[in-house]
Amino acid sequence: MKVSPNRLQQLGWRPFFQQQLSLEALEQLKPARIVAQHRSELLLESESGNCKIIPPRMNGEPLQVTVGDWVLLDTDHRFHSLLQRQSQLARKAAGSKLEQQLIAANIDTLFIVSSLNQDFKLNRIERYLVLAHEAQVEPVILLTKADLCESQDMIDEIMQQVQKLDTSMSVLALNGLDRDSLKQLSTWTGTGKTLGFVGSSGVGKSTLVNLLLGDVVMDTQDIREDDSKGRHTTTGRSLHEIPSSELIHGGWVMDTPGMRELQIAFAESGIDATFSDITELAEQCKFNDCQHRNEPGCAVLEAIDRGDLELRRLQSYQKLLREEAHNSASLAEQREHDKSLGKLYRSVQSANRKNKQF
Ligand SMILES: Nc1nc2c(ncn2[C@@H]2O[C@H](COP(=O)(O)OP(=O)(O)OP(=O)(O)O)[C@@H](O)[C@H]2O)c(=O)[nH]1
Ligand SMILES: [Zn+2]
Repeated sequence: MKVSPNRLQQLGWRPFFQQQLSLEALEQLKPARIVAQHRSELLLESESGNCKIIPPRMNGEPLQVTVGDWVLLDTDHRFHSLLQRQSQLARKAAGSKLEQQLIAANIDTLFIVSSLNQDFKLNRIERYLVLAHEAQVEPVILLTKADLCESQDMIDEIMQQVQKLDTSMSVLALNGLDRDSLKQLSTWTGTGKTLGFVGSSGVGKSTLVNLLLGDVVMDTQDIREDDSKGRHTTTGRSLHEIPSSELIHGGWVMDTPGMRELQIAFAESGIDATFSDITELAEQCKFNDCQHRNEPGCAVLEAIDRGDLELRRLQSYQKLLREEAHNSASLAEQREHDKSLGKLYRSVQSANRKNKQF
């Protein structure tokens, strides 16, 4: 007899989370998943339905939580604790802000979307691969707008180029406007599975999300809240449940607005994992600290000369390393700076007072 999954399993509950709880805790506390995040409240789903809580604080500081997180609630539906994440996506906050921003937690698959007909760039896919590897999430490449391509040869050629970035990853070409494409995505859906989408503007992310969600209107789960000027704004990210159909059996889609462009920080291991071909070659370089620019005995440059490695790939690796180092250093500095800011203010105030005395 087939046992139908319970609501917790449908929400993505699994042994990884269960084993963080003692039997006693399991009796007294209730697990709930954050399905939407807003400035002033979090929307949670649990076995017994949904509820709202105010963003939790720990030791007087706001606790960093994000959509997809699992939390424990006490019997009065109050926040008790945050469970350890199986995966977490983070980036440097957009613009010039020096902050690391949590984007989503506990995603199983990150669909990296790129369109076959416009502005196709391997470098951009590599950037998203770094994000996925750093987050410990399986990346899957979706090449959209296959229907607009001139020929199957052209599709095959691009698919091969992408596959060369990592022979073990899945690369699909599809038409987001065709319902049959759901069949291709069904490998990554199913009870409790959580999917995220990233990619540039216009590549077809929303089209695929809508395809998965069927007739469910994206807006329905969004909570509207007043911003400081009294306007209604839809804010934050949210998880949407995929309705089961003959092609798809449940799962969740993370709606991540603002995930079109990203800057990376604190992603060294993600870069290493994405460019493992280069880091493996680098072990053979004559110098331990070889920068692979013009050093003698550089195994990476030799591989390029032999035609085993593309120069484009080395340049993409070096660019991401530079960006990572720059952003991480700035963020680390900012943290130090924040700490000493109080001190600075006090010394400026005291200097001002002294100046006034003259
Ligand atoms: N022919 C064709 N058109 C597509 C396909 N996927 C998306 N489109 C169209 O491309 C346009 C952009 O698609 P969206 O889904 O809005 O792209 P997006 O990635 O969500 O864009 P942003 O919201 O700006 O990030 C829309 O007009 C879609 O109808 C596809 O596979 N084939
Ligand atoms: Zn080298």
